[in-house]
Amino acid sequence: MRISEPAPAKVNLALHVRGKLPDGRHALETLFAFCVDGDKIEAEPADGISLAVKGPFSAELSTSNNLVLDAAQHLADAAGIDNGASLTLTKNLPVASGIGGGSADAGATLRLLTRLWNIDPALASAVAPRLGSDVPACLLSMTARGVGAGDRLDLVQDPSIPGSPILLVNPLIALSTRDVFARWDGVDRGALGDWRNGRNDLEPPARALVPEIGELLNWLSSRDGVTVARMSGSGATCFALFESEAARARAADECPSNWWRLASILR
Ligand SMILES: C[C@](O)(CO)[C@H](O)COP(=O)(O)OP(=O)(O)OC[C@H]1O[C@@H](n2ccc(N)nc2=O)[C@H](O)[C@@H]1O
Ligand SMILES: Nc1ncnc2c1ncn2[C@@H]1O[C@H](COP(=O)(O)OP(=O)(O)OP(=O)(O)O)[C@@H](O)[C@H]1O
Repeated sequence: MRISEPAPAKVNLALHVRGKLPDGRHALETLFAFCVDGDKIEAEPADGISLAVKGPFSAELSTSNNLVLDAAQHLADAAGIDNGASLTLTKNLPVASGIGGGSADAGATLRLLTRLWNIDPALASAVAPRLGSDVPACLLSMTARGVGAGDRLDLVQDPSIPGSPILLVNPLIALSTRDVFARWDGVDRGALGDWRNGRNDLEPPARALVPEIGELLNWLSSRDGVTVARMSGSGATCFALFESEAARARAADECPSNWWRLASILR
């Protein structure tokens, strides 16, 4: 029996950095949303836990040091079982790109193995924060407001979000989340109210490391029919939301060929 789970791309519709936490991470206020597209994880029962990676970005990932394997091992340990799984990751999202690829894969692995091993879903929720700050949000993969390190979540019902046409673009330059946070200037610019009027406070430090982000944002904001254009997470992926799928399709057609792009819809 082979079962499969989508690992939706994560978008931070707004991300405000409010200060430092006692553990050295940063205090955030962010609105997480998810695309209908992303990576995919499949699993079959097996004796040990193993991983194969395929797809357009598979060459950039190791099969031994992978968040999918960490998620599987942490879940088996939490459940106190020695069940195995033969896992396959289809890597469609660029690595280290601010759209939660590794976190989305870890969240999807937790959902998938909860089904395969028929264990209590509360175990996945308990394990998620240990795998990364974005993993609890990716485990839910539903629109949510995150505070603390981004791992304390409240679901958000905003009827304007699901179904929104979105275009993601990336200059294919990997950016380390740790390096971007380390360059944040320490200034709290205020709370997250209406996300449409919000910001991504990691954009200036990310731009200092990858100046192409400025080009992506200028290009996205000057497309017809754009309602919001912003960077996601720690970058370098930027996104634009559009009034219509037709406007989004026109922008996707015009996208420079040296950028990665994903034309999608918010869940
Ligand atoms: C930028 C975001 O993607 C926004 O959703 C997340 O905050 C990052 O989440 P993530 O990739 O799951 O990050 P983690 O794997 O937990 O942490 C990577 C590194 O980012 C920094 N980090 C992460 C989250 C946070 N609230 N403050 C931080 O300072 C820390 O240096 C940490 O060592
Ligand atoms: N399954 C995986 N997919 C992507 N990266 C992984 C995976 N497993 C481990 N990694 C490692 O995690 C690092 C961060 O990659 P990831 O794609 O999760 O970053 P990101 O999209 O910037 O995430 P975020 O938006 O949560 O900051 C990479 O450098 C990579 O080596």
